[in-house]
Amino acid sequence: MSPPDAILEARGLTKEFLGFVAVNNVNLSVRRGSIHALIGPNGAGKTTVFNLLTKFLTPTRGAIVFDGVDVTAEQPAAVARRGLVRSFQISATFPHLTVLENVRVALQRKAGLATQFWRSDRILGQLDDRARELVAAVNLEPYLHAHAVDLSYGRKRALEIATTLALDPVMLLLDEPMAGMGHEEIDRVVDLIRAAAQGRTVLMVEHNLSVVSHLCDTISVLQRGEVIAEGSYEHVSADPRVREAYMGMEEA
Ligand SMILES: Nc1ncnc2c1ncn2[C@@H]1O[C@H](COP(=O)(O)OP(=O)(O)OP(=O)(O)O)[C@@H](O)[C@H]1O
Repeated sequence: MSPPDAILEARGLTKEFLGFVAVNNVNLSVRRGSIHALIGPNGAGKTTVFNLLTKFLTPTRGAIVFDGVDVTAEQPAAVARRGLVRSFQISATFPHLTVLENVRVALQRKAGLATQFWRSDRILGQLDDRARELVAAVNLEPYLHAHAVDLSYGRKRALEIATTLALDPVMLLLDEPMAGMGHEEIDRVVDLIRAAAQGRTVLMVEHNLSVVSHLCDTISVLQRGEVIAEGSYEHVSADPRVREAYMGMEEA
């Protein structure tokens, strides 16, 4: 049975690579409306879990349930249509299109998934208004006509958030959103994620424990492919197994 407020669940999720067990019997329950982090030392299996949840990898065993539906056998595009959308793939934006054009293309994609009517001028005009709203929402208005390739790293991430929000996701999966960023950019992206999480659920793989402690409601700690602790930052950071597994916990 699912907890009534669980939006995404992994049940007994296992992934073996040629006999090597990268993810071992992982049970996860992500509460609707929460910001949930997946943390753990290098090689713990975070990226593999992330790729399993987004259907980029097929589990050896176990099930994935999204919004009450078993999606284990579905393709990535099918789960994306259900509203489970991954972001922070730099390739998801087109470097030589402008910020506005990138967001418009994402909106066209979304509209194209449901209907083909976006081709009409009236619908294209509506998409433009929505695109400008999304650009404003991630504070990229001054860069409306800048090419994506010319944006700073943090602003590229902001653009990715805008293109992801264009798909109107129910749940966002973010893979190391702060990777490669300086302090100021991190603060800006933390604010953006908090804003993007309004009315949605977020699951993120993140190395930066300070970010996790400030942003996330629930934290699952992976070690050698297994969940060793789960709960609030205070709860997991006090767990002796976590402290042992996760050197540097005390830095946050
Ligand atoms: N395609 C693959 N083939 C074989 N082994 C793999 C494959 N992908 C991952 N692994 C192994 O599975 C284990 C978990 O890797 P994974 O990338 O999921 O860890 P991670 O927690 O994301 O690590 P990091 O923090 O370093 O990104 C590692 O030992 C890795 O070498």
